[in-house]
Amino acid sequence: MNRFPPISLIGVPTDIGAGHRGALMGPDALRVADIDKVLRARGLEVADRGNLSGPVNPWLPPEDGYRHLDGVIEWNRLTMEAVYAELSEGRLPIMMGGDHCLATGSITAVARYCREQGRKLRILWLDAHTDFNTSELTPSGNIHGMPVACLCGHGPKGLTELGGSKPAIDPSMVRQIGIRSVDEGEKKFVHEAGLEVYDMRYIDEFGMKRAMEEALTGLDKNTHLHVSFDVDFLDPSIAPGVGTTVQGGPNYREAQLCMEMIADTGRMGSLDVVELNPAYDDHNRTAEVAVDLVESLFGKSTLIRG
Ligand SMILES: NC(=[NH2+])NCCC[C@H](N)C(=O)O
Ligand SMILES: [Mn+2]
Repeated sequence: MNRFPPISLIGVPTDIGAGHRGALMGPDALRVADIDKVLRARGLEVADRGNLSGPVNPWLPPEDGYRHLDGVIEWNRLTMEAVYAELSEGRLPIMMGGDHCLATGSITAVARYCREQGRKLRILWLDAHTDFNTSELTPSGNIHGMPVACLCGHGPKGLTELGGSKPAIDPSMVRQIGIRSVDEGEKKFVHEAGLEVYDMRYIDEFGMKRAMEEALTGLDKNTHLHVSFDVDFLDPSIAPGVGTTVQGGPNYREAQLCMEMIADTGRMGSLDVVELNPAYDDHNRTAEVAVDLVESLFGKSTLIRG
């Protein structure tokens, strides 16, 4: 028996916001790793909606602090519409990226849906990076380093006002876990905004259990939990297939515990799986570990005690 609504897989094959090419192959790598079959085997109803189709990545240098801003906006508009449509039908969207810039569209849709339904929103941002850069702060111009800032209202109009009202979310809705790479100016901005961050130092000192207990406090029956899972959250020893690897991430067991504790809440209503880059992977093992962890988000448990 599962307690999840029917699932819709939405492929968003682009690397338009990234600094390395290849994340556009992410959706198919997840399919090759049987994401649909694994979820169906858990008794879930799964529809694969196929891939969205947006502008090609022109691979140009940044302009005024943004690389490919127009293309990023277009992909996010498409993502927002697709995610919103699935939520409106009472379904649970899994957005298969693609790079993490797409979380702007995905979470803008989730936030709009929650506002309309009078539901509270909690966002778990599982990532090595805070992705809280702006055009002034960014060292790269890559917009996949900016989605949290855009969602909180800091960024170009086309991204901060995607959903009509600005800001899409309040920083108090966000909990970031696994963080270990933050640019200097970005760090200051994260503190000013008051984001709640469980960085790797916190996880080293207090453990994943305590980090997740705290990140999940205050949820109630009316809370929609959105999980934005950047695969670079994981230690590169288990997940080499990403563009921006950072040493010292959660190991397999810590990641499992994180996902199982999310599943235990029964509140997850939408999910992003992003930054999987098959061009950097080894025999699709990163896609496989990502699918394995997604399975845990949907209730696969290593718990054998009663
Ligand atoms: N979603 C990601 N992989 N983000 C990486 C961002 C890296 C760096 N902080 C930048 O802004 O360029
Ligand atoms: Mn990210």
